[in-house]
Amino acid sequence: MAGMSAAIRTSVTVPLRFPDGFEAVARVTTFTGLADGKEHLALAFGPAAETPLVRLHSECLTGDVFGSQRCDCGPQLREAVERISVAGGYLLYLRQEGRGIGLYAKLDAYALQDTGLDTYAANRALGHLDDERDYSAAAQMLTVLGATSIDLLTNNPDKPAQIGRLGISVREVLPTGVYASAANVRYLQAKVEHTGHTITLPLAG
Ligand SMILES: Nc1nc2c(ncn2[C@@H]2O[C@H](COP(=O)(O)OP(=O)(O)OP(=O)(O)O)[C@@H](O)[C@H]2O)c(=O)[nH]1
Ligand SMILES: [Zn+2]
Repeated sequence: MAGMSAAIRTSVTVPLRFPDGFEAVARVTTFTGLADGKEHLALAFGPAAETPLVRLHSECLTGDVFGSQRCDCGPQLREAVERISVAGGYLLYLRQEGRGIGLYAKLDAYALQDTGLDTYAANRALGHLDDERDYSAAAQMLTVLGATSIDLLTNNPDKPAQIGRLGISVREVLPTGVYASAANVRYLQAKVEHTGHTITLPLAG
């Protein structure tokens, strides 16, 4: 990938405890020179691994912090930390709130979804693309960390496709769990129909 070269700014250890009591130790790394100038984080967990397990986690304030049931981000984050702690690897916490459209726009999109639009139609009604995420900074971070051959934890085929084009070799794509509920099943169903997410849902209502 052409462009600025990134470097590590700081690495610091942060012990974590989740609401269910699960504990893990994160080595949190910050960077200089990231392509989009955002404050993305890399959290390393577990043993050193030749092919690290990586999760590209897109920020979701409502799901990650408040436990929103409109999406599956909170449980996916929790799952990723546990699996990476076992396998060894990195969780990249990417500041791509709302698939890159930002928090306020995501909440606008939620309001539109409450009038019947699906998650992608709501983005378009607001003048956005379906998904505005760009993984250039993620590729820079992985390169700086020496993680240029990875296993990737995702159900979204766009993530391995994009990160692969950015020079990171994806050995294996591992699916995450499916956290369907009455509140998010339409959202998850739209992902399956629209972007080919590799998840199997219980009958969508
Ligand atoms: N615009 C928009 N963003 C949403 C909506 N629901 C969740 N998000 C955002 O979508 C992102 C979460 O997507 P991911 O967890 O990476 O999910 P994914 O792209 O399906 O990929 P995997 O989870 O890796 O399979 C976060 O940035 C959320 O804020 C929505 O209805 N509209
Ligand atoms: Zn979410």
